[in-house]
Amino acid sequence: MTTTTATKQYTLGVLHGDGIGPEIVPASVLIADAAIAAAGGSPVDWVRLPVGFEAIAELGEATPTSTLAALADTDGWLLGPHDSAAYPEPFRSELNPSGTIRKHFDLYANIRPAKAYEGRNAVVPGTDLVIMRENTEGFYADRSTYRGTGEFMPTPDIAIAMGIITRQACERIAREAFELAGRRRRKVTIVHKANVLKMTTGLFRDVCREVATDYPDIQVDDFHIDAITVHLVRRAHEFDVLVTENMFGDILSDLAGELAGSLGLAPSLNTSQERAMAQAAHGSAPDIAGQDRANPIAMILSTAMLLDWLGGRHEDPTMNAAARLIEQGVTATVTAGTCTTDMGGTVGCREFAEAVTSTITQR
Ligand SMILES: NC(=O)C1=CN([C@@H]2O[C@H](COP(=O)(O)OP(=O)(O)OC[C@H]3O[C@@H](n4cnc5c(N)ncnc54)[C@H](O)[C@@H]3O)[C@@H](O)[C@H]2O)C=CC1
Ligand SMILES: CC(C)CC(=O)C(=O)O
Repeated sequence: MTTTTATKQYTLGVLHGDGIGPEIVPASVLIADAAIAAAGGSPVDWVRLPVGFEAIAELGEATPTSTLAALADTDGWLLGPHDSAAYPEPFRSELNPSGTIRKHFDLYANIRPAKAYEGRNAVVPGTDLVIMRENTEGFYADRSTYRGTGEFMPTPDIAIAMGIITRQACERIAREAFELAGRRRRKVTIVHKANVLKMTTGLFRDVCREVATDYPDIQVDDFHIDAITVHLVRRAHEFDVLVTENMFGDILSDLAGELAGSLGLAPSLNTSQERAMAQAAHGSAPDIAGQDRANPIAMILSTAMLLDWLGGRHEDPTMNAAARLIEQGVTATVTAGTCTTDMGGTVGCREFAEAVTSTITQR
């Protein structure tokens, strides 16, 4: 008698975004389909939802209320980058799609790995680290739960930005960092600027240090944000997990991606305990949009992070296996010498994605 085990049927949102988004997001969906099939999972029910320029044209909102409502009914989603700096007013002055979605779903942890591929363009070969970025407050206070305390101009000649750091937000991001380090090389580096921003980033450092006492087997150190840039450029390969507030994490993760070989290979996952959103760490790259020159690795690996997260949340090893297949497919493709021009290769986005897909399907 043949028995078949039904695997969970997932519904995942697909938001292309702007610029290179419509190139890298569909490529990631195709690769995810191939990997899930190869791992024996049920086909995903993908739900296309508008955001960015597309949504402004169709619905008059950069992040439509209908998109937010539909996302709430999914198991997770892929968000492409948005070119919000180029939106017409009033959309440019509003909170951008990433900020709106992160805030709406309280996606407080932005997990941003940077991993170099052997022999491929890395500024610091051997880099294999993760920036754990607090995603809801700090100096991007427009996203915090404390509404109306972001930036403001009391007169046309004075602009003021407020930073907010709360014990609760520091504690939950610190725990994410220490838990992750426990599954990696057991080292956490706290990044702050407590010599100048004494109360805000001082609180961040101190709460992370307090949380560290619950993880005695994990090595901890801390650096000022300016100093850590120097250490990363010289010796990124020595770091494991770096935990920091929102804006420092945003900046440091671009640096770390480029040190690993290219900003185009830097993935990220935005999570809470209940939800997860795959999103490349980079922006919409308007300078190369529509030219088939984008490196899709960041979006592909972000998608793998989402599948891995789903596997953990639903105790579904097929999704973890699919995530591993995607990672292996990307590594095999890159180490075989196939990569986009930002990594010193010659292929376009489409050809790279096809190469990864055939590596997965032909194994
Ligand atoms: N999460 C998001 O959606 C983000 C959106 N943005 C938005 O993106 C737009 C452009 O911002 P920029 O400051 O120029 O940053 P960017 O990250 O879009 O581009 C910086 C540089 O990296 C290159 N690059 C980025 N991703 C690449 C990829 N996958 N493959 C190859 N090269 C890649 C670009 O060509 C450019 O030279 C702005 O409207 C900005 O607000 C910026 C950062 C994050
Ligand atoms: C969404 C961007 C405009 C800002 C950014 O880089 C980010 O918050 O990830």
